[in-house]
Amino acid sequence: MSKKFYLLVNLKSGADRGTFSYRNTTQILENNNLAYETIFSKYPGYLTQAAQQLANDLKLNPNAIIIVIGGDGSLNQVLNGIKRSAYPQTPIAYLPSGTGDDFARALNLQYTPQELIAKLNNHPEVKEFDCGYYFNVNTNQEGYFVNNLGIGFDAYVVAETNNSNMKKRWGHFSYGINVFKAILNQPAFSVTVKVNDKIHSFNNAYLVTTTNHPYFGGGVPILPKAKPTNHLLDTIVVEKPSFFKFVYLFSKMIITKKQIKDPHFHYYGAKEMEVITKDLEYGQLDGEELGSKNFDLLFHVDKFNLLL
Ligand SMILES: Nc1ncnc2c1ncn2[C@@H]1O[C@H](COP(=O)(O)OP(=O)(O)OP(=O)(O)O)[C@@H](O)[C@H]1O
Repeated sequence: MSKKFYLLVNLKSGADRGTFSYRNTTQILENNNLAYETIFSKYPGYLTQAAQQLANDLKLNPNAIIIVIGGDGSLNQVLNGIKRSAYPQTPIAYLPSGTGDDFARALNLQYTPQELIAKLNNHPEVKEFDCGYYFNVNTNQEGYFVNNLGIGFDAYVVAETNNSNMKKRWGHFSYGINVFKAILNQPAFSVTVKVNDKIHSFNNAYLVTTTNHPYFGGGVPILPKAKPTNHLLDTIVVEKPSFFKFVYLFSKMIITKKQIKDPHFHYYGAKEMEVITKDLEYGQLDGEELGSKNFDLLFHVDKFNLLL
């Protein structure tokens, strides 16, 4: 039986990149007489419910191929929809078309739409990757992430970037511009990390991020040694240094792309952990704002199937 492609598309991703990728993809599918159906994201969050329904309808049909066209936020929504379905092992293919595209960067996904379609049509491979799961004890919210869940500095950058029109105008650089705003405005806060039966408390944290791979904020290598295949999550706590020291450490991290070994940086790798903040702080999940909350987060590493 011939294959059918199901495109889950966010035209709002990556300024015009989402639209460009979608047009390109449909052109290739049509030129090759391949059957397809498109589901457009109608509003923020739409792709979660759409992916859940689609996975339930497709029932792991091996001839049905789901492709996400969008950025990290769209991939996150589709992953969460698939995980909520009766078939959480449903594989998803991904055509990165966002602004930051941190997940694609971490996996070094470099194919063109043409190459992706040819591979998926001729010899698709299912590969298992890690993702993170969180449950906020304070709000009963839960979900999965492909990149990271961050509180503090990175969430401030995401909130500023998403709440301005900067992504449209400046694309990838909008994250960089807001880093400087965050350096000036993000206050320190208290955080406790419980991991491997040990409790680590900090009164002067600047960010606490639980990550599946090295990058956040459109390519900032917060933990170069993190891997989305090692069945571990990593939590990084950065204590607030002086302004000049922060600029120095941040620049060093970006230039050397090496793990920062400085007393202000603390790393914890494990299969599960708990992160608790006392005060209201901004959170970000795969580059999408979680709002300002008291977080008591139970994390564990989970997995999903990527079709390549
Ligand atoms: N129909 C829509 N109208 C307005 N916004 C939408 C619509 N559909 C999705 N969105 C929102 O678009 C935003 C951007 O999505 P996405 O993350 O895919 O791209 P990006 O932000 O450009 O890329 P990245 O996350 O990799 O930086 C998300 O917050 C998503 O909820």
